[in-house]
Amino acid sequence: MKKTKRNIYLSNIEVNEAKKLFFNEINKSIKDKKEETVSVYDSLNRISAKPIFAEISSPYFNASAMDGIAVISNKTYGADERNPKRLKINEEYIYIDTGDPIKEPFDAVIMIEDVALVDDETVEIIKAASPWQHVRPMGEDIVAGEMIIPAYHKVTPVDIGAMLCGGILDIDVIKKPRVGIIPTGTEIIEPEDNIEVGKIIDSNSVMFEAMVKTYGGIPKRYKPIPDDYELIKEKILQAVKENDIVVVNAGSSAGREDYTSKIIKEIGNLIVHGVAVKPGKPAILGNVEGKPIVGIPGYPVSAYIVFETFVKELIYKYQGIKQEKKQFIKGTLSKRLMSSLKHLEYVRMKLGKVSGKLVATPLNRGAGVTMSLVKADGITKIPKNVEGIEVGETIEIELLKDMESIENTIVSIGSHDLIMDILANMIHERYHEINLSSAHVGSLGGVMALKRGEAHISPIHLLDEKTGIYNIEHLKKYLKNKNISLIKGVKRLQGLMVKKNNPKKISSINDLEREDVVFVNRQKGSGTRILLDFKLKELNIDNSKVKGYDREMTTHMTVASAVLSGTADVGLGIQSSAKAMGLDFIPIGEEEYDFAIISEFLEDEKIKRFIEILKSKEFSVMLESLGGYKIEEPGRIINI
Ligand SMILES: Nc1nc2c(c(=O)[nH]1)N[C@H]1C(S)=C(S)[C@@H](COP(=O)(O)OP(=O)(O)OC[C@H]3O[C@@H](n4cnc5c(N)ncnc54)[C@H](O)[C@@H]3O)O[C@H]1N2
Ligand code: MOO
Repeated sequence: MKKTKRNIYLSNIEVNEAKKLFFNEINKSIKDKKEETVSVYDSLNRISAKPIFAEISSPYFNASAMDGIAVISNKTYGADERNPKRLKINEEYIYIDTGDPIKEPFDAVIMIEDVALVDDETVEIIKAASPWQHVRPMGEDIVAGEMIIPAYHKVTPVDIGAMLCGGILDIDVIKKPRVGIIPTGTEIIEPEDNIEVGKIIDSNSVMFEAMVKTYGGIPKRYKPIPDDYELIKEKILQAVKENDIVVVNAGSSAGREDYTSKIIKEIGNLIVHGVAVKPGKPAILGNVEGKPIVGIPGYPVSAYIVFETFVKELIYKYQGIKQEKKQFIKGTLSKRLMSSLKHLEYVRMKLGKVSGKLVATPLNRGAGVTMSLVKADGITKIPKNVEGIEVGETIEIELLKDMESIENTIVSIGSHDLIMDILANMIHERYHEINLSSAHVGSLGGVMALKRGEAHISPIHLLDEKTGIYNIEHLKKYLKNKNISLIKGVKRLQGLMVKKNNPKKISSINDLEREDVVFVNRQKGSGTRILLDFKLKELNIDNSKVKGYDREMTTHMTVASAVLSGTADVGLGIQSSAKAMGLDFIPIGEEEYDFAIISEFLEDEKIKRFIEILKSKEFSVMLESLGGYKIEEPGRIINI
């Protein structure tokens, strides 16, 4: 068998050290000033290469500042209320409008409101005009030769106006850096191609294109290149010729076909391969023919972070501009975070303000979970050599959204249901300023979050085994000392989700014991898990007999996905999730999915809107179309 050589040992250089090595080597190629001339019309957001000096003055002539009459000031002297003065048209005054030139012998303007008409040719004034009153002198705004903007200045809309007034039509600007983007991987397809198992949609390079544009560069995205050493090498050489900066996506790690670093070593200088940052470890920094080249890991979150860390700075440096200052805020961590000692780790965070406290909940940390970036309000960095951060500790967070939208967010922590996304959309559609953010930690996890004062509401479905009553008993038990209410939500059908046409002929919970049946579970503390354990106990089934009992998912949809993809035969979940994934559904029972709330939040305007949505016709119509739900009195409040 042919032996394939892999790059097993990557370095683990800290980000700042990696930047130093990289920028030291490529600084010269970035600093060589590259300029071009553009029309002022097209200069918005461009960076001026030189200072711009006005060629003409503005106003270009002495101009009237008011509508009225132009007069010769010394002919008006002596006028007052007791001795009004009469002036003769064309000799002592002319009519003039704002912006009109003042011509000799006139040297002042009297506003029309202060002029009394005597006849067609005569006016009377009761106040003398001082020389140049109500006249905008030539050059009042801009004097010819004056600097309008300095070099290395980002052109704004008002700069454009001022340049045009100063007689400037063209401007020398820093050339936008051209950034070549090469996606690699035999499995990579264009977003519009047909998807099939094993194929990966090239989302990264389109994301890079948008990032390049945002930061002021010109992207050039090449078609995906298969994992072939020579083809990738050829494309990199072409891209180096056609661009100022080159990024190569994927093929950065230790796979058999991860060629990028080897190619850079062959045709240029490999400066760094492996950075102590997570996600993003296998990042590659190099230089080919004097042009910077960055190898970006394939996982989308890693890709985003490596691009933000290295390529953004390159694009900015190339244009001679500084990165904008990041905004940081302190928050309370709501979920324990463990981290590796080897890397600086970027954790995406959901933020919300509950009773004046900024609560930070970590989102999914997988490098492939793009949605963690979509949902993130901020990012916290766990430094290298820190093992973890405990619940309740204060952490520093880089803000990605504005504080106002975070303050207008209803923080929901608890059980998962599809209706949470629907409610989030409905409330935001109706009240654009309000957001609803949901963290899915299971019903009990939600109750604990309420107890710690970290959530406004907590969706729960907790069955009391003794009374058969949902939710109320658990709240009485766990939140004894709090003033708590329950907002009624929906009744929903729980059942077994199985593949279409039920190939394993599963019909009840009893089948979970079967040798040939693999189950997928929900996490401890989730209402669905409590329901399962209750049913197993009722039927005297030992959970060690259920294959897959220890494999835990945190949402109904991820359970449904596991069944659809075939890693499990069956999972317990709600009918709407089974329907959304095209699975068959065997009902087990109906449960009550309600919202626990600290009673004082019922006065909060956001919560009032939330209840209004629960009671709305729109919401009940939506439930109807989802299937598997019933409502009786949504939005009814029960004091506990
Ligand atoms: N044995 C080891 N395996 C891996 C290591 C390691 O150190 N040892 N590192 C892991 C880490 S960390 C990362 S990050 C990835 C980096 O992978 P590559 O850069 O080599 O990329 P691929 O393996 O080709 O792809 C990985 C993954 O990325 C997604 N992808 C790729 N291209 C695109 C694209 N254009 N658009 C969207 N998504 C893309 C896709 O999910 C691929 O499966 O390696 C680990 N492995
Ligand atoms: O470094 Mo990888 O990017 O952790 O996922």
